[in-house]
Amino acid sequence: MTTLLIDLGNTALKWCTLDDPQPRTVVHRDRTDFKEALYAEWLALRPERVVGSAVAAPNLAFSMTKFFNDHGWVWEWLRPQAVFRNETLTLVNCYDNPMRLGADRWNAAIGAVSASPGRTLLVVHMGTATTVDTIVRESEGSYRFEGGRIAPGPTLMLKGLTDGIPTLSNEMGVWQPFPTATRDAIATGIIDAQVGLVLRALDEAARKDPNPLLLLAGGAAGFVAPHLKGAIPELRVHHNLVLQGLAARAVASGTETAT
Ligand SMILES: Nc1ncnc2c1ncn2[C@@H]1O[C@H](COP(=O)(O)OP(=O)(O)OP(=O)(O)O)[C@@H](O)[C@H]1O
Ligand SMILES: CC(C)(CO)[C@@H](O)C(=O)NCCC(=O)O
Repeated sequence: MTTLLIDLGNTALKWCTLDDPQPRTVVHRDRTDFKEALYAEWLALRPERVVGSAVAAPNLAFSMTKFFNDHGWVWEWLRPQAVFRNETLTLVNCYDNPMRLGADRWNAAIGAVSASPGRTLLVVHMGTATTVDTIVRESEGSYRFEGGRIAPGPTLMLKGLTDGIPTLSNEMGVWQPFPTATRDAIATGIIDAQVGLVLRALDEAARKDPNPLLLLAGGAAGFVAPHLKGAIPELRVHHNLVLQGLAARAVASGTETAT
């Protein structure tokens, strides 16, 4: 049986199947012309089940759900949970209201612990938004999603700056220790803001566990990673954590604790 996994993010839609985890990406923002080709690809796979995570584009999610119904595919948009449990791990969601946590952050947390077990993790997703989430390892196989930070991603920071101050040029330059041109001043400000956000969270995580591992993902990860590497030697760029989390949940269905 083919299971289709779908990560519907703010900018991009990523998908794969349970048997073939190689992800395909479609940038959906401001576009609708991709649907026909995408649906044709999915039809060719003849999935019987669809497991997704959606935080954006409700109209697109609705249209996809209708498409799944039309073809009799069983579908689930997986929401956050109070606890995820499978054969090897238990992850507790410490959000005040666990259901208010973004589905992408929760599914990525499950993907992160599945991919890098045995460690306290700082999971950083630099996409439209930057999120920095701490997952503490409590004991063998037992983890807590302790909470995290949400900030604009680099592109949104640039947009916020130039929307608010139209006289500024919206060019991104390069990082400089002492920027002497506007575009470099903006690039340096944005990169340092992203780096600072991660380092602050890492400091706090290190109070809970002295040796956290940083996992970095998202479309803007490559833009910031070189500036984090000096400060954080143990940094792994690890994309598609949401899809990995969906795979873990799809496999665990029936045994996981859905609360
Ligand atoms: N080289 C780059 N430098 C800076 N930003 C980039 C770069 N490449 C992509 N981005 C930004 O990354 C974002 C897309 O990230 P991603 O592919 O993680 O999308 P996503 O999965 O939809 O994530 P999100 O749900 O946060 O949007 C866009 O805002 C895009 O402008
Ligand atoms: C923060 C974003 C936008 C990141 O994609 C998403 O996870 C979301 O809409 N979250 C809901 C709010 C929260 O996680 O607290």
